[in-house]
Amino acid sequence: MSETFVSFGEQGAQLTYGSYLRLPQLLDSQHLESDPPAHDELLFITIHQVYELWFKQLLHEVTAARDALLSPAGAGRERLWWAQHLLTRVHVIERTLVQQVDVLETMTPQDFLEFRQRLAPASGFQSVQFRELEFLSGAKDPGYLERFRGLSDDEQQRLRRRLEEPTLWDAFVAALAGAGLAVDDDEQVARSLHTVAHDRDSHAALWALAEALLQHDELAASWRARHVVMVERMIGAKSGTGGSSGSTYLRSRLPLQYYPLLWELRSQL
Ligand code: HEM
Ligand SMILES: N[C@@H](CC(=O)c1ccccc1NC=O)C(=O)O
Repeated sequence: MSETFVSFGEQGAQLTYGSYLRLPQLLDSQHLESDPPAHDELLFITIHQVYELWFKQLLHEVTAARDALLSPAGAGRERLWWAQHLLTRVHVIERTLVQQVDVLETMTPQDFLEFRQRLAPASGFQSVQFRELEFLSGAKDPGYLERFRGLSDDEQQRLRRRLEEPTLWDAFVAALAGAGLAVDDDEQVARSLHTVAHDRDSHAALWALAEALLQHDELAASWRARHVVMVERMIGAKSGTGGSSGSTYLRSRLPLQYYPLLWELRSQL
């Protein structure tokens, strides 16, 4: 072994790769419901766990982007730049989430049916982090709080807090106001967006942020579209394990827009 190799990381507490990353817990967290074990259920669990880890990371980044936009001008870091930087990372993760559907689609519907009935009434519908992301991004819908069954107190509280706190959109509007633009109602915000779009030299950072928000919205829509096509490939028109109509429900969510004013702006340019 070379000298540099042995001397590095040998001091202090014996941190190892496995202990740092909590691999014993992580790798002992895949428990199949099927018995005898269905071959593809491990893939199904792994994919969902990877999604939830990325959702956690997205919540971390979007929260920080929002907070940067809400912090007072001149408070340390360049706020608009930092928010934009984090949103660029958010986009890359979101593209990964869309592409990852390909891995699950290597499962055939017959192989999914080997363990599907064991999953009810669980469903992706109950993903708290997914809903937190929607709320935090700007699409608050308190109706989901009632439609959720079996949430723990902690999960309920997390969702409630997301409904109360400012969204990424609120923070963007605050940044418009910070630049002296009028934001008293949607009409004024729309006019201010028009001003930004037509004077990109004066409002470069705000325009870049507006585009970053739109990109985030578009990528969320891509995920919903990709998910529903996969669902139709797997279960056709069957109803969902979560109790919804299945693909009919999922298709009804496709038109969701986080930032309708940014989309409407396109018609006014
Ligand atoms: C075989 C693969 C999958 C099938 C057949 C499937 C099916 C469905 C169905 C039918 C619903 C509607 C709710 C219900 O169950 O009644 C749903 C919702 C949902 N699924 Fe999946 N899903 C699959 C994979 C995934 C994966 C990998 C994720 C990643 C986390 C995911 C996340 C979600 C989310 C977040 C919702 C709620 C969507 C909303 O309310 O807009 N699903 N899924
Ligand atoms: N809702 C799916 C089952 C499913 O995909 C699922 C089940 C439990 C936990 C997460 C899931 N993923 C997305 O809905 C179905 O109806 O087949």
